[in-house]
Amino acid sequence: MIRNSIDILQDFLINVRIADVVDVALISVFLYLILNWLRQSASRQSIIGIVSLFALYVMARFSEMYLTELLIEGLFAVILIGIVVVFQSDIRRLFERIGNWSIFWKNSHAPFDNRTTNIITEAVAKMAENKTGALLVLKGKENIDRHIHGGIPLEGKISIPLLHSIFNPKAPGHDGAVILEGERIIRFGAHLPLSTKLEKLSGGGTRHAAALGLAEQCDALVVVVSEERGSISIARDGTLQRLESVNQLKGILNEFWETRYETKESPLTSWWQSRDLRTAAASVILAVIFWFAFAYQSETVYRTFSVPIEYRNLQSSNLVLQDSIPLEARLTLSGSDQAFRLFDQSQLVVSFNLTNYSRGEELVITESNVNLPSDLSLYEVSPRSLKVRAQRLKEYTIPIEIPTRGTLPGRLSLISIKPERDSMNVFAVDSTRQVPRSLLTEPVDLSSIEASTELPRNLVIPENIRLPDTTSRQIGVAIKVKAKEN
Ligand SMILES: Nc1ncnc2c1ncn2[C@@H]1O[C@H](COP(=O)(O)OP(=O)(O)OP(=O)(O)O)[C@@H](O)[C@H]1O
Repeated sequence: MIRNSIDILQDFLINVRIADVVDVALISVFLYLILNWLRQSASRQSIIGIVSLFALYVMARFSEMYLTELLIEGLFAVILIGIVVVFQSDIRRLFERIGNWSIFWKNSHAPFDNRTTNIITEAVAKMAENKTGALLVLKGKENIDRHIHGGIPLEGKISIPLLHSIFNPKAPGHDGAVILEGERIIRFGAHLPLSTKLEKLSGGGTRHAAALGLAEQCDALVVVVSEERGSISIARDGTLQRLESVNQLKGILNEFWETRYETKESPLTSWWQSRDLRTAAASVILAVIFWFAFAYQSETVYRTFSVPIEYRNLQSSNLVLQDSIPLEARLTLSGSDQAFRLFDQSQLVVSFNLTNYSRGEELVITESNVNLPSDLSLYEVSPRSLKVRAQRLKEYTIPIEIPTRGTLPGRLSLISIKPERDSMNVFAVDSTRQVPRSLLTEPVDLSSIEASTELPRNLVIPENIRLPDTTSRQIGVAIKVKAKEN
């Protein structure tokens, strides 16, 4: 039993590559982001739905419930579009957070101290007592500009009289929300997005809907004082909570500052102590499970493919292949199932460079002739060696001839038709029977000639002839005529 486990462990260590470790690390980071986001996301119900669907898929895959697996795979595109539509704003938020790295780092630009908490709690307590409606937004790590409209910008240090004067019902700016960044009031009279989840408002009206609406879309903390009831509520992470006492508000504010802003501890220590560590551990464990479930494959799998054979550099080596050369070989490859899954068979090709080919030489298919990915190897080939009948071409110089068609108009007589050069060097198989005596151009139509002229004409190249790469297939033809004397 112990021996068996040691064997399995050994097998595992041999099979694991550095790329696999990086694979697991990347997936862990990805899962960490997703889990962190899920924890704060407003759409938990739908998330539970998706996770259940995924769990069902994994279960179906491992218990070989083909129909269920097929159905979920078939609906994958539809599910994906559904997810994007349902979580549009959440996904945008996630990418924004990744973009400004706010998932990992706390906000260091907005200092705070207990004074800020005391000012807020004292001012809020007073306003609750006097039944003065108020809406205070405490910015988190995320940018909230996109969600906030209107209002009046302000650069003021928070104070109790300032808050009271803003929310004074007789003051013109009391409608709307005050936006706080650390200890600074940066805007007042601001308009927040309204929540549509009326069931979460527990009797509150638009002020409470505005608080919840913002908390659904970002990580800000919103404090609401009800004008009607004199109650204090807070909205955060997509929930609205009515508070029992001002002391409770103090605790929540302190916790909010600690999680959102930098404290004296190093970020690593506070991250280590926060519940993010649990999320990180869960991400790594999940990534390892996924890796074992989907990627790890210790068994070797063999697959056979028909692969095209390509003969390169025939031109530069002046070779022609003769009929019945092999154009396809059957290759049996070995590797893990995972490697085959990521492998694009249509790219596979056996390729021979014939630059230094000598006549009669056998071409042997080895791994060096096949563009195999590094995680697959060549196990068997059929045929292993290829007999190619090729002939080297020889250079000949042959004259150029210009055929004509029709006759010149009656008033003209022909003096000469001359190509710009008399002959051309061509390549042909070394056999006099195959080399034409002259190289023809397209015919010149004499009936369309009005005067002496020069026309470009294409050469007509027979199949068994090859022009050197640098030679143009077009040449100029000079036609000289003169008017007939009456
Ligand atoms: N979108 C919004 N953004 C910011 N403030 C808003 C928004 N909508 C309404 N308010 C504020 O809420 C006030 C109206 O509150 P309303 O009585 O309708 O809601 P409520 O939740 O019942 O509040 P209260 O308990 O204080 O009466 C407005 O005068 C305005 O100050």
